[in-house]
Parts: sequence; C-alpha cells; structure tokens
Amino acid sequence: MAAVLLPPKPPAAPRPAAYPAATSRPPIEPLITRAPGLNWAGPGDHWSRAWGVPEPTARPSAQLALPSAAVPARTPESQAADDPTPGDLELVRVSLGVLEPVAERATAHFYALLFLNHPELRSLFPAAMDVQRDRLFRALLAAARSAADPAALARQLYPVGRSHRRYGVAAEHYGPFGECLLSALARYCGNRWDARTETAWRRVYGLISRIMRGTGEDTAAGPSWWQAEIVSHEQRTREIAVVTVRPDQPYPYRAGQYTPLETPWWPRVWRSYSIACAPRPDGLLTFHVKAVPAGWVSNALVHRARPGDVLRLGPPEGGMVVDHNAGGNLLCLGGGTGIAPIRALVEEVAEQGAGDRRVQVFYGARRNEELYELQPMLRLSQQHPWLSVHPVISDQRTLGLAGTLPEVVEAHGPWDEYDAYLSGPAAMVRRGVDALLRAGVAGERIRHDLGAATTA
Ligand SMILES: NC(=O)C1=CN([C@@H]2O[C@H](COP(=O)(O)OP(=O)(O)OC[C@H]3O[C@@H](n4cnc5c(N)ncnc54)[C@H](O)[C@@H]3O)[C@@H](O)[C@H]2O)C=CC1
Repeated sequence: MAAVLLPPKPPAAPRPAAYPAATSRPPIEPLITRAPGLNWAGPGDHWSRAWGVPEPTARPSAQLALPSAAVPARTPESQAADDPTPGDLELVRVSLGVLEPVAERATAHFYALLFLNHPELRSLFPAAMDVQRDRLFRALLAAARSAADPAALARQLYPVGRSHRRYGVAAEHYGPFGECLLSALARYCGNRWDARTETAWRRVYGLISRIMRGTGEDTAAGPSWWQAEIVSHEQRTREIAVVTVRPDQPYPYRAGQYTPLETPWWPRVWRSYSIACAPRPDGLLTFHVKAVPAGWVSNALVHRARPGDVLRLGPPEGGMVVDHNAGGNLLCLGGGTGIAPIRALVEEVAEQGAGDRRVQVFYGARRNEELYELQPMLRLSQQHPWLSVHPVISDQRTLGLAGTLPEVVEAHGPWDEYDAYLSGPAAMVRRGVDALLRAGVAGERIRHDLGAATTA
C-alpha cells in the first residue's frame, strides 16, 4: 500500500534556453527582522548573498582539522581520508547505541558548539531553529548507520547534498561541522569514547562529507536552485491564491511532482508545493496555496506576494507521475489544494494523448465555495471526453456528491481496472488508500506523495 515511485522522465516539450531577468523591485524586508527573538542573522548573510550572486563555485575540499590525541602515527586529516573498516563500523554502531537516548541533548550541544565557534555559520540555518534543530545532526547519525553500504549511503545522501547547496553550504563548511560533531559525540558517549572510536568516526564522517561535497558540486545534475519571478497572483478565495511564476532558467519536471519553495519574507524556510500545471512551452509554473494558521510561507504567498516578487525554487521532487506507455485508466482523488498535482496530471495526459484511457477525478472540499478549481476542471472535462470530474462536498449537502472523498470513491467502486493517484490532507490520503484497497485497487497501483507537499 506504499506509494510507487517511478523515476522522473525528461520533460516532453523543449524549453527556451533562458528567460528574461526578474523585474527589479525594491528590496523586501524579511518578516523575521520584526521578531528579534528568532535570531535573524542580518543583511550580508549567506542567504542574502544567495539572492544576488551566482551559485557558489566548487572550492578545494577542506579536511577535518581536529585537535586530536587519537592515533599518533597518523594525522587526523589522513585518517578522515581513509574509508571506514568493518571494525570502525562496529565501533560507530556501538556509540550510536549509547547516543540514542541522549540524542536531543547531544544535538543541542552540537549546535551550541557550532554557533559559538563558527558564528559565521549561523546564517546557513533558518532564524527559528525549531524544525531545523534535529535535522542536520540526525541526518549525520542516520548516514553513519548506513556507512556499511556505500551505494545505499550515496543514494541517501544525494538529495541531502543537493539541498545543502541551496542552503549555502560550501565545501569549507564540512570541516567545522565535523569538528563540532565529533566534540558533541565525544561528550555524550562519555567513557565509551576512546582513540579508536574517534578514528572510526573520523573515517565515517570523512566518507559522508566526501559524498555530500561530490553531490553538491555535481553541476551536471543542474542548478540547485532557481529564481522565479511571480507573474500572476490570483486570489481565488480569502485563503487560497493561485500563483504563477517564471523561473530564470528552464525548470525540467514531470506533472505530479512538487518543488521546495522559499520566499523573501522567510529566508531559509523552505516549504514544498505541487506544481499545478504540466510543463508548458513558455516555462511558467503555477502553484495553489492555502494560507493555514501559523503557516509562515503560505500566509506570505497568499497575503503578501505580488507580481514582480522573486521566489527561490529547489529541484523538483516526488514520483507521483503517470506512465504514459502503460495506458491504464486513472482514478484521481484531489482534496482541497491537493487538486493541484491532479490538474497537472490531467493536462499531461491531454498533451500525451489519452488513447483508450478513462480518467475519473473526484475533487473534494468541505464546502462549495472551497472548490476553487472546479470551473477550470469542468472546462477540461468538456474539452476531453475521456475525462470525468466529480465534485464531492463533505460538510454541506448542496452541490455534487455528499461525503468525504474516501467514502464517496469507495461507494462508486469497484476500481480494480484503475491506477489511483491521491493528493490532499494526510488523513484523507491514508483513508483514501484503505478505501481504494477495499474497492479492488492493487496496492502497487496506488500512488501518492504523502506528507511531501505542504501548505504551511
Ligand atoms: N497546495 C498543494 O500544492 C498541495 C497541498 N496538499 C495538501 O492538501 C491539503 C489541503 O488542505 P485543505 O485544502 O485545507 O483540505 P480540507 O481539509 O479542506 O479537505 C479537503 C478534502 O479532504 C477531505 N478530508 C479532510 N480530512 C479528512 C479525513 N480525516 N478523512 C477523510 N477525508 C478528509 C475533506 O472532506 C475534503 O473533501 C493540505 O494538507 C496540503 O498540505 C497536497 C498536495 C499538494
């Protein structure tokens, strides 16, 4: 019943080589500057520079430079360059067991050391560290657990290395990260920390940082971020906006994928949004955004963003894509703004040719007025005889089918001849998967990117 992730294919339509530069606008004051308690790093930090200059170029690798009483015959630098031995991996595994119960305190100690000894690195992190706090440290620990399988480790670290590039992490930062990581580990491993354990961790961290630097410098993989100027901002309801942007260079993706997005109002805070259109010849991308309570990015996008403002996009992610060679019928459940990727999938089927496919879209909301994308979806169904669009309302009894999406779709089964795509609130997707399984859809034919796209 897990999502089936297909590898993305190159975009169908060729794109122009470059787009016009973003319109010049007065600088935006990040909202974080009005919340001094959140520790805003200030103008001139890495984020600010990221908006004005090209991506960082690859610099010579920095080696770990730790004061060490480890193994006298070897320098710390040369130890970090060795691959870990089976004995090293066992020592790392044992120390991870010791660290697990105190991971929270070790994390806090790691960041305290990092920001105290390297205040210039503070600006690589979001102003509010609540979500971020565990991320880097936990990612490093998770990577250390996988170090026995270098191929799996490389797969695990590839997206991490790529995303660190858009956070402004450069090759020379890996030395300070490693230095503080080892100090935090040493402190929280207590008397289980000795010279051999330190050497083992140096080698494991050396391996991790070599892979991360390699993926970060993999320019063949394309840019690690795009600047994208807002070209239209349509307020569909009080809380929902449809935002269209023009990336500064071609942005290859597949319908059904989502993109990490950063606004100038909340530097270094990235949220994922599904792209609500199939790749277009003019290269524009559309997003559906609902302002949710305490959602910094979504509120800024709905209530502040205007044409001319410039966002940053990360590379596309997600595998909720259609296999156009397979040709089966498609059943799509879009709940609320979860209709965004469903619309993109329908457009892509229209471009590629539906053939014998039938496509059934169940589009759910709590109230009539929240079906903000119903008219465009109905127009598509009038243009394409293979497409049916069914509005579903759960909290009113006035329009379309009555009930929650999972209930209604299950009642209209069986669906055993369909591939299913779900997008919307997490609870809806989970219940939807269960309902589809009961309605005869095979688990491997159910696709979603649960939890990936967000509106916060
Ligand atoms: N903006 C985007 O690009 C995307 C957004 N999403 C996610 O979609 C969600 C959309 O939120 P809203 O528009 O506020 O949706 P909503 O809360 O108004 O609900 C939309 C639909 O889902 C059903 N539903 C909600 N909770 C349910 C439950 N527990 N069991 C069964 N059905 C349930 C409702 O009955 C309604 O039909 C957000 O969580 C967002 O993160 C997902 C993919 C893309």
